[in-house]
Amino acid sequence: MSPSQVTVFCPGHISGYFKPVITGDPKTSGSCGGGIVINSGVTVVATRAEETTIQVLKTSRDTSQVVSDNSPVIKHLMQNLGLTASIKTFCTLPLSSGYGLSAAALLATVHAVNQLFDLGLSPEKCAMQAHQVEVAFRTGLGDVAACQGGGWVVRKGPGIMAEILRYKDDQTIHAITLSPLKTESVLSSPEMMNRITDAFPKTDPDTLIGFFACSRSFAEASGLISPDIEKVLIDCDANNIPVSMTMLGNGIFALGERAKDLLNRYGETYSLQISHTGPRIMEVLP
Ligand SMILES: Nc1ncnc2c1ncn2[C@@H]1O[C@H](COP(=O)(O)OP(=O)(O)O)[C@@H](O)[C@H]1O
Ligand SMILES: CC(C)(COP(=O)(O)O)[C@@H](O)C(=O)O
Repeated sequence: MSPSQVTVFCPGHISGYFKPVITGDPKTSGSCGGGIVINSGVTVVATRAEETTIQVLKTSRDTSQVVSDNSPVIKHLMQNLGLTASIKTFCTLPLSSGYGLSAAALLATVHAVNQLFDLGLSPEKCAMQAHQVEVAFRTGLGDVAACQGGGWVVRKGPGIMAEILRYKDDQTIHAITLSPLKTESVLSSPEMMNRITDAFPKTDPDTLIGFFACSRSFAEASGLISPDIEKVLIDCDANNIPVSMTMLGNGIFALGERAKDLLNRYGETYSLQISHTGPRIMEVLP
C-alpha cells in the first residue's frame, strides 16, 4: 500500500571554508571545502496532492509559523521529478544565515517523495537531484554533498560523488547570526568568487581545532568579515575560544561550552551538536 504522507529530517551544514568549482554542468559543479554537519536542519512533510503547494515554516518554542508560501528551489525540484505533492518544511534555525537549510530542505524533500511515490532512487541519486538544483539556483555548492552523512567533513572535490572525509566529535558548537546574507548574492559575484578561491587553505585539517583554524584564516583572507563579526571574533580570541565565521551568513560559530555565555552577549545563541547521520525518514503514514 503506497503511503499517504512521509516525514524526513535532514541535518543542516555550517560551511567553514570552500572553493567554488563551476564546470557549466550543475551535476559536476560544486565546491571543495570543510564544514560541520549539524543536528539542526529541516524536517519535510510530503503529502500526496493533485498540485504542488509549498509552505516554509519556522518553529520556535514548539510553535510553527509560516514564513513563506513559496520556495523556488523546492518548486523546481518537484518539476524536475515530474511530481505534485503538498510540501511543508520546518526549521528552527534562521533562514539564509549559512546553516545550509536550502540544501537540507532539498535533500529532505527528495528522500520524502522518493518514499512517498516509491521512486526507487538510491541515496546518491536523491542527493544528485537536490545538488543540481542547489547549484543551478546558486543557493549552495557543497552543502548537499556534506549533508549526505554526518560528522565534520572535508570535501576533497565538487559534487555528490567526490571523496568526503568525515570525522566524529561530540563537542558542542555554538552559533549566532547577526543578520541574513543571501548566498546567491555572493555566489553570483565573480569578484567575490575569485577572492574566495584565492583564500582557500593550502592544507586540509585532520582535527576539529585544525578545522577552526583553517576556517578562520579563510574568513580573514576572503574579505567577507564585517566589523560586527570581527568584534565577536576578537572577543572569542581573547578568551581562547576557537571561532570562525559561518559561510555564507553574517554569523559566528565557536567550539565548546565556554562559547555559549560569550556569544549570548551578542545575540540568540544556538547550541548545536555534530550530526551522526545524514537524512533520516521519521514517519511514514499509510
Ligand atoms: N527551510 C527551507 N524550506 C524551503 N526552502 C528553503 C528553506 N531554506 C532555504 N530555502 C530556499 O533556498 C533559498 C536560499 O536559501 P539560502 O540563502 O541558501 O539559505 P541557507 O544559507 O540557509 O542555505 C531561500 O530563498 C529559499 O527559497
Ligand atoms: C558556503 C556555501 C557556498 C553556501 O553555504 P550556505 O550559505 O549555507 O548555503 C556552501 O554551499 C559550500 O559550498 O561550502
